[in-house]
Amino acid sequence: MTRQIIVGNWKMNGTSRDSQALVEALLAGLPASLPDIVTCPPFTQLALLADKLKVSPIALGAQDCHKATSGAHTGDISPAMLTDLGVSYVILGHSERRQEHGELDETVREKAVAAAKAGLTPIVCIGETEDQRESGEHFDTLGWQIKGSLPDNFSGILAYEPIWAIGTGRAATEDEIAETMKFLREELVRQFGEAGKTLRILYGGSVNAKNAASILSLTDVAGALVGGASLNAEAFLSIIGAASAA
Ligand SMILES: O=C[C@H](O)COP(=O)(O)O
Repeated sequence: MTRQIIVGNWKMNGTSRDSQALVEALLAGLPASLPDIVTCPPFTQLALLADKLKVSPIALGAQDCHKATSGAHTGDISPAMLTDLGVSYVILGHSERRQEHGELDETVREKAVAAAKAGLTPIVCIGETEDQRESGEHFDTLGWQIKGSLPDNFSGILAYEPIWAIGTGRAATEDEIAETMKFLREELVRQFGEAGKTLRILYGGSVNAKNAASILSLTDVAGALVGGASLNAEAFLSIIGAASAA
């Protein structure tokens, strides 16, 4: 069985003091048997945490990157800048970036290509709105997002995050997740052939200490992308514990 992967997305949270305290509490509480663990702080905390996590089982991820290696892109960060700091993963196409920064599937795909070229593992997010689910358009939406956002020869990680479940405390039900995972696997196989059978798919959206074990035990769920609960050491450690047991 492949090891699960638990990714903590801190989003726009964390001063130096908060970040150090959180990481120290995580390192002190890690169980003996571990899943893959990735923590994605804001850009401003990456250098500090790169140093603290250098010899630890927690890998470092970023929350976005630009598609170019360098150049006139005010406010942006390139994949090369991330690898230079020791970052190994990057979240791309999160719904908050799609909504707040107008990122399109094509942008996400270009970023995924650039990230992989630089040696980063892209974690590409897709997910439907509540309206799309209620009107039965969710599978069409997800299918288009897969086609548009994942580059040829994609070997990163896909994260399924129903937008209506993010930060709401209302995770998708086990049936909804199971049915969607089945659909996503079929789409990945359709798009990537044999390679699509082993691409890892994460679930994200209100994963917490209570629901993690049941979500992580579902077929094709290779781990979780955790937002709010990753800011609380106790909760994130419980999710890590659930992944070790899954
Ligand atoms: O990247 C993480 C997801 O947006 C999930 O966030 P959440 O766990 O706070 O719902």
